[in-house]
Amino acid sequence: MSLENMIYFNQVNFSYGSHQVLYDLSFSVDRGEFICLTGKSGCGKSTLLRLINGLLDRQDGDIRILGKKIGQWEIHELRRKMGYVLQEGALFPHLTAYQNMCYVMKLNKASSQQCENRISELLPLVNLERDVLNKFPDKLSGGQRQRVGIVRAIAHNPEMVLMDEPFSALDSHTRKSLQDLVKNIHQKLNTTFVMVTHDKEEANLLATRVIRMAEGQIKTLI
Ligand SMILES: Nc1ncnc2c1ncn2[C@@H]1O[C@H](COP(=O)(O)OP(=O)(O)OP(=O)(O)O)[C@@H](O)[C@H]1O
Repeated sequence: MSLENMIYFNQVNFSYGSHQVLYDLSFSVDRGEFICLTGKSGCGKSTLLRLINGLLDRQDGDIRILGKKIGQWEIHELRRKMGYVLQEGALFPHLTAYQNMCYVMKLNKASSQQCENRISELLPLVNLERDVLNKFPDKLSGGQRQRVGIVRAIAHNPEMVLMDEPFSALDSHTRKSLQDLVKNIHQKLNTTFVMVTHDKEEANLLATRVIRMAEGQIKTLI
């Protein structure tokens, strides 16, 4: 492990009140890796993701993101270096597909022209037609919503993309095509991915490294 890792955890403990969830957890992620985090329900996978993006405060141990101690990051700055894909896309319902896609780019002060160019570049990568752009999320299929969510996560060129069970609500055909799509995006953009999944096949297909968690610790690195 080195302090230059994209993500570095050293002997991290975390509890919700009196319920300890992570025990002395140490691991690191290098640039360009695709990590799949697996493990039984309740073992602490989502908690780990929330510690990476600063949504939760560690109570003990050392966490560094992009080489900088987590406590030294301005939290909004840290989050804008990341992209997120959650179950069902978790799109903003009051924004169109296009506005959702540009959301973080706008926060990063991109111009309208830069947004337009970037979205035009990414649409073919996620197999979306332009006619979805003006639709609101409730008028999109589950697969389309997740494709919009993926564009939103990568449009601002994040340092890393965090995904929490992104495909679990999709039918198997749509799930398969989105897995292929994410694999292709990882290879093309060489972005670092950390994805929580229950699905071992999915983990083996996508990951450059599978991490299995149990009882709040890392048990196996494959
Ligand atoms: N906000 C919270 N307050 C209190 N306890 C929580 C909270 N969030 C999670 N927990 C508990 O912490 C433990 C780990 O939860 P976490 O969501 O990290 O697990 P997980 O491995 O992601 O589970 P799943 O696969 O079911 O999503 C569980 O026992 C859960 O009940």
